[in-house]
Amino acid sequence: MHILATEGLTKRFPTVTAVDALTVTVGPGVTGLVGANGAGKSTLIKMLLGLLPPSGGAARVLDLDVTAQGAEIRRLVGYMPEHECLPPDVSATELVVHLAQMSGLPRTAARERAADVLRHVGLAEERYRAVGGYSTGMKQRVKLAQALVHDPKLIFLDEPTNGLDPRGRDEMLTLIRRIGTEFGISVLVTSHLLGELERICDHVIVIDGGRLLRSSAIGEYTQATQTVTVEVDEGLEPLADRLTADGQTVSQQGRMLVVKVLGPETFDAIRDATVDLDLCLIRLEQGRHRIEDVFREEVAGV
Ligand SMILES: Nc1ncnc2c1ncn2[C@@H]1O[C@H](COP(=O)(O)OP(=O)(O)OP(=O)(O)O)[C@@H](O)[C@H]1O
Repeated sequence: MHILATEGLTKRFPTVTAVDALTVTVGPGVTGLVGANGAGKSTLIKMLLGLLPPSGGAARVLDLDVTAQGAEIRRLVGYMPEHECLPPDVSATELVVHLAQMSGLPRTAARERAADVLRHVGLAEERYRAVGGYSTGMKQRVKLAQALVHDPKLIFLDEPTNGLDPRGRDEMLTLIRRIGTEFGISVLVTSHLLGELERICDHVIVIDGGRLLRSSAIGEYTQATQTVTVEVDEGLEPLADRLTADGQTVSQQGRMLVVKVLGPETFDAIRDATVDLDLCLIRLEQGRHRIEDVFREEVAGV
């Protein structure tokens, strides 16, 4: 089942093609949309919400057409915009209640629902204070709360960790993962910080210059490139030679060997080689390539 699907989706501005013939599908769960600044992430989201008309191609969100059924899509989808857009002189409670009512909830239900979502995003007593005095982290939480208040089936989060310190970023990422798992709401989250998405996404789409570079389950980014780092007190070169002769893929990094994991036999080969060569094993550590590495390889055309 697809949550959304695009087919040759294109957005041309006078001087730049922001989204360029993008064909991609997104399933349920937490999906990351990764790309450098200017890659076309925000433009794509605005088209998916029916806020910006495509120059070409087509897209469906929750099986609704973005060109003809934008209002219906926005009823079912929550949106956390990238830029600061909160009125400074109202409280988080007033704002979120107001937006809940705009989404069609009666006043009492809107108040209850707003209190629930503000609690879920971690805003306690401060929710009665004016938003203008909030920290960036608190503002991001208000933006997230308003995206959730009308009980959407899917939310688009545009750079939700922007401007947050490491702790704030960590908390926001944990919250997003919870929304995807405990609340069962599908999430499309954008970031230019690739490492962040590794932690919370089931699937990652990478775009560059408006074009699709890659769309894969998170496991496919990492499992295919698993490595193991081996450190011995001495005898690194004989060990490398022996492992290479055994058919392993080995590279030397400083005082360590990085061996590509081909399967369980790689670990057997390392064990047998260290025993046979009478080496003292100091470290054997399984490592994964991070999404960053894969992205770099894709961009470099490797
Ligand atoms: N309304 C617009 N008019 C003209 N050009 C635009 C407009 N909106 C976006 N662009 C251009 O389209 C390209 C993609 O912008 P977009 O905001 O979608 O990228 P992004 O991946 O979201 O990056 P960022 O994280 O910096 O917002 C950029 O070159 C941008 O300057």
